[in-house]
Amino acid sequence: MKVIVCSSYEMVSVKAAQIVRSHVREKPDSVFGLATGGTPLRMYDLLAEDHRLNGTSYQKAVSFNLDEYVGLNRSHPNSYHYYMQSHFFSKVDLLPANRFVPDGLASDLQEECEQYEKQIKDEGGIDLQILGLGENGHIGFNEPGTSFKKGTHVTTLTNDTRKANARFFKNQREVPHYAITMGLNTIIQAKKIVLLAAGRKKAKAVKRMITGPVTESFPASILQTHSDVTILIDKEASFENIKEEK
Ligand SMILES: O=P(O)(O)OC[C@H]1O[C@](O)(CO)[C@@H](O)[C@@H]1O
Repeated sequence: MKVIVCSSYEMVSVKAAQIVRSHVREKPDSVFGLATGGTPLRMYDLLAEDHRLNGTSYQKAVSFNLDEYVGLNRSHPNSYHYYMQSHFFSKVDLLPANRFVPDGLASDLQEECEQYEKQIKDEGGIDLQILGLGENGHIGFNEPGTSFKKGTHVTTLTNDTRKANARFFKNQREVPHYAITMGLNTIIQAKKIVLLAAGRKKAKAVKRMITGPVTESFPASILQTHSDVTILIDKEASFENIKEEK
């Protein structure tokens, strides 16, 4: 694992955006795994700005989002379809046919999961996976206790996650109980992984992810088993043993 402690959330975002930008410039037909949540928001802003000012193109790229709530319409402001549309898809030239987000309203959710997994394989797998980190160690919506062997599946959100995400909804009751998520086995097959975490609330999870045992009770610990993972954190999310890098 390469751990980079940045001076601020802004620098975490700048570095993440640089990695995505270099990737698509070197390999225009890159397959990206994309994350939602509060943390990557500034990275998406910077990528949109880079597209506008420097013309970095995503026309040949493909993207797969990590997850989506079950039961939210894609025009619901808290759906991840809506998030991606607002923050990234509407601002760059990634073709609509090449943007994949799980359908949380599919009549057969099991089939939707199998299909999603197959589409990722058909595109040759994910080249660069962007991840956020839940305070309880989740990546995507893979909650503690999820088998490392799982592919895309329907998951039950824990109360901790529903509480953490309630800030985006009117209240916690409105946060869906279920979501579709790429599995840990889907994520770990990505060729390169970049995880972003910022803020003091994430420090414990960051420490456990990097130094704790590899265990299904802390999903992000699986990243220790991957050969090309970069962890981008700000000072607040870091802990004493990590030396600061420029
Ligand atoms: O960046 P945030 O908002 O702290 O979220 C962390 C993680 O939690 C989720 O929002 C799911 O709860 C993920 O999408 C994200 O990676």
